[in-house]
Amino acid sequence: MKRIAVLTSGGDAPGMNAAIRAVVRKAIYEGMEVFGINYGYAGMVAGDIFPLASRGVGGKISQGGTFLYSARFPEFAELEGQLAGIEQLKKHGIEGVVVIGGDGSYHGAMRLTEHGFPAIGLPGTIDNDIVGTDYTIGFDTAVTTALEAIDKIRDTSSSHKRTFIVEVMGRHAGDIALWAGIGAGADEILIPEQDFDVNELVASIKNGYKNGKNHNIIVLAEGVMTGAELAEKIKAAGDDSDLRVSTLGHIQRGGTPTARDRVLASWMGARAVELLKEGRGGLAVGIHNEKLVESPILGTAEEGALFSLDNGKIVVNNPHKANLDLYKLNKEISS
Ligand SMILES: Nc1ncnc2c1ncn2[C@@H]1O[C@H](COP(=O)(O)OP(=O)(O)O)[C@@H](O)[C@H]1O
Ligand SMILES: O=P(O)(O)OC[C@H]1O[C@](O)(COP(=O)(O)O)[C@@H](O)[C@@H]1O
Ligand SMILES: [Mg+2]
Repeated sequence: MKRIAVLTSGGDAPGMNAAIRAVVRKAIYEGMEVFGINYGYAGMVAGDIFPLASRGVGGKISQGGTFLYSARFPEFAELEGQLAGIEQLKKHGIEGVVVIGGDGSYHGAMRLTEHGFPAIGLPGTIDNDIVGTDYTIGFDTAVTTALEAIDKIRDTSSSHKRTFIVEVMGRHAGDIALWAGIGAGADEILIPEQDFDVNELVASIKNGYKNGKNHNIIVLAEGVMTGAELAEKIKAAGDDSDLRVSTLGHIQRGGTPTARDRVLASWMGARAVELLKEGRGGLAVGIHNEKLVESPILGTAEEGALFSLDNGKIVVNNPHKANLDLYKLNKEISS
């Protein structure tokens, strides 16, 4: 391929800029032309497409967010939107596209693949909820941000002998809660992948204080329920501690990416270009056991493909699972 494009889509994630930079620089290094697409699939359909040069990505590696902007654009789930996007790409002479985004964006990349347009998916989301990779770009930074916030909450929590519910992001996945919770020494971690009993939770809070704890930090993944809902349930189940709720929210999405996210993004960005240069599309790049891997975006589970189609409906072959060993670990070391 001689001319490729890159876009970022869905929720932004720290490290997306590093990935774009790597795509641009590697493409130029390989003698290819590279175009940026603003606002994800929305910009693809609108033809918001422009050439990128090496100097255009200078200084971007350390910046959070995405300088190509992002968007949630439900119209791309419709055939009409997908075909309009492909038409724009072809109009600009683009032969392959790098899609940096989360699980939703991967659905879009799957549709491009289905229509025969070469796309490479790079996992860009703080949620770590993508199939085909152990870690996503942005996860490490979000975990670090959440962990630092919980450390601060612990200071004030201990001073007042309070119970805190700290609600973290992750949509339907508990990965941020697990990593930030264990890293910050949380007393309890609640994740959507694991049921919990509110009476046991209240008993454990009471036990903690009885055993000399001067705070109780419950890290709650947003996919379970909101912090306010959990607070109500805990109170109704007999908790009599001084309870506060803190929802960390979008601070988890911003900020300068960690070294890990920058390196992961750079490595994956360059690999995406190598694949397109070889004329290979329809693949998602991931990291598994510290090595880069590629999975077909569309195909059967046996082929290791991320998605298959059932009467035109997208089926996720092996949905992401949070690491439940970490859940067990926290139970063992938090009392
Ligand atoms: N089923 C789908 N088919 C095609 N495109 C989709 C589909 N689901 C999501 N997308 C596209 O991907 C974008 C980002 O998805 P979203 O779930 O919001 O974020 P993320 O990619 O970060 O998970 C959507 O706004 C839409 O443009
Ligand atoms: O920014 P919004 O649109 O309020 O969405 C919030 C959601 O986006 C996230 O921050 C990131 O999710 P995506 O990467 O799938 O977009 C989730 O953790 C959260 O549930
Ligand atoms: Mg998502």
